[in-house]
Amino acid sequence: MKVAIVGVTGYAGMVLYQLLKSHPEVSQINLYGHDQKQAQPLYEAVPQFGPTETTLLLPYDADAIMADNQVVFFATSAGITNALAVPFIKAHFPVIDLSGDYRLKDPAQYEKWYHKPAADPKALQDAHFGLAEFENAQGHTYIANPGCYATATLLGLAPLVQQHLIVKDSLIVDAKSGTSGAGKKLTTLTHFSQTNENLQLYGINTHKHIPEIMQEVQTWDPEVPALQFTTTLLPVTTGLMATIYAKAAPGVNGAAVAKAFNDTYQNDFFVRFTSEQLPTLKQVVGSNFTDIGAIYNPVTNTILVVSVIDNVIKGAGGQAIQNFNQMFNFDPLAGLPTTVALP
Ligand SMILES: NC(=O)C1=CN([C@@H]2O[C@H](COP(=O)(O)OP(=O)(O)OC[C@H]3O[C@@H](n4cnc5c(N)ncnc54)[C@H](OP(=O)(O)O)[C@@H]3O)[C@@H](O)[C@H]2O)C=CC1
Ligand SMILES: CC(=O)N[C@@H](CCC(=O)OP(=O)(O)O)C(=O)O
Repeated sequence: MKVAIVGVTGYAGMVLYQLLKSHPEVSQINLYGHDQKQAQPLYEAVPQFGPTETTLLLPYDADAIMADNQVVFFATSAGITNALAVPFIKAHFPVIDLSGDYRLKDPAQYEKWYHKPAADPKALQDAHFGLAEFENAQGHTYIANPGCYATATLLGLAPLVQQHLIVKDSLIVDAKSGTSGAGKKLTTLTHFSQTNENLQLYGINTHKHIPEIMQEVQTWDPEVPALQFTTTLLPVTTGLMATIYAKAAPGVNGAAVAKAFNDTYQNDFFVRFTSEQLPTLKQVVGSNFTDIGAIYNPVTNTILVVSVIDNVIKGAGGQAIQNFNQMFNFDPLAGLPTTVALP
């Protein structure tokens, strides 16, 4: 299968390209850049791929993408696909969009949280939210790949919310990400001197993943009213941890929590429940795994859940490939890394 990537020069796009190169069903990857007036050796644009990389970065051309490929992945910044994807939607051409432009069903919500014009309301309704362990992309042509914080948080929340184990207005999420989550663009927050040997909270009560998480949570339990969600920048490049706190519903104990996680994820290869052995970033970074630990504290009647992912793999390119595998009925593990970066 020939696949197209728009945005290979970005962090999510370059990782996605690297993963697709080893996908058994992918015969050719065509790369398109918006800054290119003529074909450019990929190595010049992304030196990490090395001087022997022969692939060319082609000028962006929607017609050429649809003529020469069977699916397109957009690994582009927020606010790009709300317009750029329109010809592909009109042509019902398969799209896997790693940005947030088509995740929120309500255009007013998108404009409130992203501060950008929303995509067409019908296109938003038709888009499939690709949380791979709970949704199936087969039969859909537009996949809105979830964000990294949303992925880690939703996988950590699902058993608790779906099985009504919590006090519904008690959710607190303290999520922390490495700087690669911000992409390659430099900001004062991600400047080395600011990030190194520091911890910085940002987006307090304004993070765009709040509506994304709530939208999916309320499909599981509409009575969950809100969640307190904070994000912190870690002085690491890659890795994301969502630490979740919730009051236990009456009669819930540690055994009930463990059973809920084991039952929920027993058939999901890429989600590993680690019980009371709380996971660390290094046991998932480099892989497509989500590791989740949970501990119930009877003294405070509080459930603690820790969910960790590689933000650019499971949080972006890896989950995009899970959706690709679902769309085309490929082996669910095809093209996905199962080994971590050592030491
Ligand atoms: N980083 C992460 O951990 C995660 C990122 N995402 C999402 O994935 C997307 C990419 O993120 P990330 O790789 O971190 O971001 P980067 O800023 O690193 O890369 C952005 C990419 O978009 C391209 N781009 C920018 N403007 C345009 C345009 N007008 N037309 C076409 N392409 C354009 C850039 O090209 P150029 O190099 O030419 O500027 C670059 O390839 C974002 O929507 C992000 O929110 C989702 C989950 C996790
Ligand atoms: C550290 C950092 O800046 N992280 C990014 C995560 C972006 C992401 O997950 O992508 P989407 O924009 O596609 O949701 C943030 O907090 O916005």
